[in-house]
Formats: sequence, C-alpha cells, structure tokens
Amino acid sequence: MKTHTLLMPLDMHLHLRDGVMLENIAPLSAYSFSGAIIMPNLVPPVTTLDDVKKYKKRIMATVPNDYFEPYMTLFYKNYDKAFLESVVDNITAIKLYPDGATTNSDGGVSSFDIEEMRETLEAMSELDIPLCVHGETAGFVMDREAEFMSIYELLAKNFPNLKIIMEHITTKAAVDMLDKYDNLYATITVHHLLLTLDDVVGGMMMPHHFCKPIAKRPEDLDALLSVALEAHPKVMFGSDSAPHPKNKKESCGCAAGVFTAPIALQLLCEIFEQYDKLDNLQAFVSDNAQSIYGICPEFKEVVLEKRPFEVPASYSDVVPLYAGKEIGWAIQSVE
Ligand SMILES: NC(=O)N[C@@H](CC(=O)O)C(=O)O
Ligand SMILES: [Zn+2]
Ligand SMILES: [Zn+2]
Repeated sequence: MKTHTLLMPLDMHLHLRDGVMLENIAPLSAYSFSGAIIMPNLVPPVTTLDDVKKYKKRIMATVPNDYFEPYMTLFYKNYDKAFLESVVDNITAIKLYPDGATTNSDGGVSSFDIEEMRETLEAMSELDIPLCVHGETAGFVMDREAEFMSIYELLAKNFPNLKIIMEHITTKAAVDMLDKYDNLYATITVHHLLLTLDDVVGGMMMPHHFCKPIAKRPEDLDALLSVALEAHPKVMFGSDSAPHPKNKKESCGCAAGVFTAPIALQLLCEIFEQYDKLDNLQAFVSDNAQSIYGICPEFKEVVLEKRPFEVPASYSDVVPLYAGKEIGWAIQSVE
C-alpha cells in the first residue's frame, strides 16, 4: 500500500473554541498535529495575559495524552508597548480582525489609521511578534479580499520589520502580493484548494462549504494551488478549521466556517499526490511554518496511507467537510 510520512505537521490557523466544543474538538487536532496557532476569537475575545494563560490551560486539559503545542494569540487592539513586553513570552502572534468581517470579530479594527496603529505595530516589529490578518474589506463579498490588498501594502510598507501573515488567502490577487514585499506571508486552507464559489452556491446551497473569505473563482483556485503545490517558502498550511454546531450551519442564517481539522492531512495528501507533488507537502505543512515563525515543535510522525476512507457524518455535533463521502487517503499511524 502506498504511504506517505509527515513529520511535525503544523496547523498555522485553527479555531478550537471553548467549553464543551473545545473538549470535543481539540483532541482531533492534537492527534495528528504537533501544534497549531490558536485563534483568539472567543466571546469575549482573548485580550489579556490572563486570558491567554487560562485559555492555554483549558486547551491543554483537553489533550492530556498527546504532544500538542497550542501557539497562543491575542485579539488585536491598539496595545501599548509595555503591555506587549509583558505578554511577548506567552504569545506567538497577534490576530487582527476588521470589525464585523467574520465570526466573532466584533470589537476588531474599524479604521486602518496607520498613525493610530503605529505604537502597537512598531512594538510588535521590535519584539518580533507576527501580525496575522483576516484581510477583507466591507465591500462586495467576492471583492473583499482583493480590495484589502491596498491595506496589506500600507502595513507592509510602513512596518518593514513586521511579519505580516495574510490569513486564509483565497485569491490570485493575494498570491501576487506574496513576492512584492519581503515581510508578507500567507496561510492557505485545504478547503480553498478544493472549492470554488460553484461548490458553495452553484447548485444546491452548501452550508458546510460556507466560510469567510468565501471560495472564489477557478483562476483563484489555480493560483492558490500553484503556490501551495510548490510549497512557496512564504506560504504555510493553516486549516482555518472553524467548527460550528450543526444547528448553526444547517439553519436560516448559516454561520461562516468549514470544519476540516480531522481530515486535513488526508485531503492534503490526496491533492498533492494528484498533482505528483507529495515531496513538497512536508514543507507546506511544517517546514515553511517552522522557518517563518522560528518555532521548533517536538517530534511527531504521522504516516498516511492511500486507501478509501469514509469521512464521518459528524464529530460530536459538528459536520466536517465531505461528511459521509469517501476520500482517498487515511491516517495509518501517529507516533
Ligand atoms: N473562517 C470562517 O468562516 N470563520 C472563522 C473566523 C475566520 O477565520 O474568519 C470562525 O471563527 O468561525
Ligand atoms: Zn478569518
Ligand atoms: Zn479563522
């Protein structure tokens, strides 16, 4: 049987939520990943050192037997330098949400006034704290990410020593930005390597394919595939696995978020094999992230095998991408 081994897989964009959802969901990522960047969009968001420490403890309590490093983040506010100095050892990045752009982003940034943000972003540059960004404007839904490119340029030019991660990119416009500024990087999800808008609303409306940013056009998918499959050194895997209870997805007013954590590595193997690029998958799911973030996860070896695997209908009350469908790869062992 054909197998493929991945060492220390990292998920550089993950939503674990809190409470019962956290307990149900975190073990699924901890099983197959060495670590993950944990998004701070709880209600209320993670904004203090105490919030970070307590949330990390709650995460660790759900995964007592697995080696798994939750790389913690704060929800971006215009923090002052003294505060950032006091938290730098407990966080890996800060996540910026435009106010209201996505699930649980209320209280995010409402105007990108560089002078208002300068103290925070200069301190982050000095302290080497990367800025992760949900890059969407309030424009027409298909144009929001492309319109945000001017804000990325403004940030990249004004803060050349700040590492800026364009999170979950979905457009050719974002792919084209990567090589324009040394300090711009990106994460790409697995669902954005598989879906276009047609898979969301082209036939029957598919709530489990609905997320922010919404999947775009075939040419955008091709651009994402081109940098992911080559494991462009500024690109990392970030699942943006975003669980919502089934009744919040299959409802009038569907919550944004696609749940992929337990099947992400399997799907990535399938995609990379299909394009004969399996040799580049290690860089995409771990090595690039280790270099960009300067992190050194502990050893974990995940062996995947090429065989049909039926995706469960649900994990607790969360419906994953491709629920009930057969995919081409499965996890054989984790050590
Ligand atoms: N991606 C999503 O559609 N949803 C995420 C938030 C986010 O990453 O934008 C969530 O928290 O549910
Ligand atoms: Zn987002
Ligand atoms: Zn997200």
